[in-house]
Amino acid sequence: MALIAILAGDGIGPEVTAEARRVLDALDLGFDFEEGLVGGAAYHATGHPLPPETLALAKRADAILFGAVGDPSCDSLERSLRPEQAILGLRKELSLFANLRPAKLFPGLEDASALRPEVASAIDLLILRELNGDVYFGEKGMRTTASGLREGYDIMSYNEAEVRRIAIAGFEAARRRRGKLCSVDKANVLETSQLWRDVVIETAAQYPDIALTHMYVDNAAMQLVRNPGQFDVIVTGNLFGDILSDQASMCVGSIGMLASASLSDWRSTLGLYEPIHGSAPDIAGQGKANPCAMILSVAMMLRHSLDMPAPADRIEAAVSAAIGKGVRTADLGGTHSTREMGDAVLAALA
Ligand SMILES: NC(=O)C1=CN([C@@H]2O[C@H](COP(=O)(O)OP(=O)(O)OC[C@H]3O[C@@H](n4cnc5c(N)ncnc54)[C@H](O)[C@@H]3O)[C@@H](O)[C@H]2O)C=CC1
Ligand SMILES: CC(C)CC(=O)C(=O)O
Ligand SMILES: [Mg+2]
Repeated sequence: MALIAILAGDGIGPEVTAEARRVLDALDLGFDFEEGLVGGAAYHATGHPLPPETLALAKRADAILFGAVGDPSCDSLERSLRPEQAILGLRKELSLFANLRPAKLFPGLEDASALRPEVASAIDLLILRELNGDVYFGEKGMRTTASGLREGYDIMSYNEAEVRRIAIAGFEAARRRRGKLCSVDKANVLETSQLWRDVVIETAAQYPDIALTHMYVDNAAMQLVRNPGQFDVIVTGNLFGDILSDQASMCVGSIGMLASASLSDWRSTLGLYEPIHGSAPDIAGQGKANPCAMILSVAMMLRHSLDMPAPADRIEAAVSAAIGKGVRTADLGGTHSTREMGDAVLAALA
């Protein structure tokens, strides 16, 4: 029987995870579930945001459902103890380097998009974000300059093996979609990006069927709102992918709609599934959070880790039906609560 690790975390993490769990319970697919402490909740209970028991649970699970971490009361802790280190640690420890963040407009959400309806409705893209390298994992610190000024630094780097494996994942993803791959970098300024671009071009030799283009990240941010329909798969680094995917979420209505899968290989079955948003402390505990991103993450989990495409399709259809009926949390311009949105998805599943 497959084991699902449930790591709900902080803020709205437990609220949206509860709705995802209700969907899984309704589907009754015969999984074992085990919950683990993570993030600020784990720090407050155990003194560490990623306790060894949680890491061990994640390693022995078949898939991990992750809510969100982040707790303002932890913001002045030394960095290694902050909640965010838990998700960074899980991604690194499990070698989850390929982060799939699909963005597509659900019919009915045209008005929620920050873009004009005819621009928004053309969106069907996948941001493939590298997750194990870049400036997030480089040497960092605070030092004092010769003139006595405080200086913070974070080293940005990628080696060619790291770029090659995410490039391969990008080409493979494009092959399974519409055959277009856009590699986003800042090669006009950064050596890290120059290597990225060189290795993506080298890798392209094995994928003559894929139409490869390159775009600087500043232009990509602009093109995402000017003409997002031009994109199929975007492959990019950790930092650029983090930023561009939050932006893409508003192009399709809300950050509360975007799910993600973090995989260790494009063929691997182990995965961590989480909404792209964080713990949203500004709305936590108020029943306002949109649970759709978390529920759609369950669908990604069933498809990628558990080889269950049929219930995955059912979940996506149920979310679409709930949206189609006009059920909307506040981020989508409505007044329904987290629970009511979950209820609507459950009703559409039945
Ligand atoms: N993977 C993770 O666990 C992530 C954790 N974080 C952490 O979360 C904390 C808050 O970070 P923020 O920058 O505020 O990003 P955030 O994604 O938590 O929130 C940004 C804005 O979007 C809204 N929002 C987010 N998810 C929503 C949902 N499901 N429904 C309705 N509205 C939603 C929030 O209310 C807020 O106004 C920080 O501690 C940050 O480090 C941020 C991003 C990812
Ligand atoms: C909390 C950060 C480490 C990551 C983030 O913003 C994200 O994964 O989207
Ligand atoms: Mg982010």
